[in-house]
Amino acid sequence: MDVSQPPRRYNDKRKEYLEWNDYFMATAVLSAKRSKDPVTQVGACIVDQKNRVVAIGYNGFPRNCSDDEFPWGKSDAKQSLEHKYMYVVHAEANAILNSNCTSLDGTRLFTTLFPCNECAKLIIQSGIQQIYFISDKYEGHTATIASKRMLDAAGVLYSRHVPKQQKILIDFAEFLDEN
Ligand SMILES: Nc1ccn([C@H]2C[C@H](O)[C@@H](COP(=O)(O)O)O2)c(=O)n1
Repeated sequence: MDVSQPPRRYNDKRKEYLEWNDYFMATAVLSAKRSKDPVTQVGACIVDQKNRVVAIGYNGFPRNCSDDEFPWGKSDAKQSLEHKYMYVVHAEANAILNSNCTSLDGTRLFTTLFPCNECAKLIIQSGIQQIYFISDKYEGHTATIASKRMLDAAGVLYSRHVPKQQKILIDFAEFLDEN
C-alpha cells in the first residue's frame, strides 16, 4: 500500500453526516431530555433562514418555580391548583422566549409534539412560518383543532418530520482522545 497517500476514504467527504432537518429535530429531542415532566417530555428548536439554530426550549416550570415544589401530577379537575397544566411553560413557548435574535420572522420550528392552541398563537405572532413535528398524539383534541384552525388561517405550514436516520446515538466516549 502506498503509505504516502492516506486511504481513499480520508480524502472524500464523510457521507454519514446528519441531514439538516434531522439535525434540527435531534436538537429538539435532546432539549426534551431536560424536561422533568414525568409523562411527556417536549423539546423545540427554532431555525432561521440560514440554517442557524436561534432558540431551543423544553416544557418546564417558570424560573424560580421549583421542580420539587410545584406539582407534576395531573387530575381531571381542569381548574385544580394541584396539577401541572396550571404552571408548566410549553416547549414551544420557552423556545420563543429563549430566542437569541431580534426577530423570528421567517423561521422554522422543530418540535417533538404538535403545538397546542396557546402555542399556535405565539408561533403565529412571532413570525414562525413552518412547523415540523414528530408526535400529534393530541390530534382531534379541541386544543389541537383550534391550533390547526389558526395555523391554517395564518398560512403557517406544518408537516410531520420524516427522519433519514431513525436513531442517533450520543456517545461521549466517541470524542475522547483520538485512539
Ligand atoms: N404543544 C405542547 C403540548 C404540551 N406540552 C407539555 C405540557 C406538559 O408538560 C406536557 C403534556 O403532558 P401530558 O398531558 O402528556 O401529561 O407537554 C408542550 O410542551 N407543548
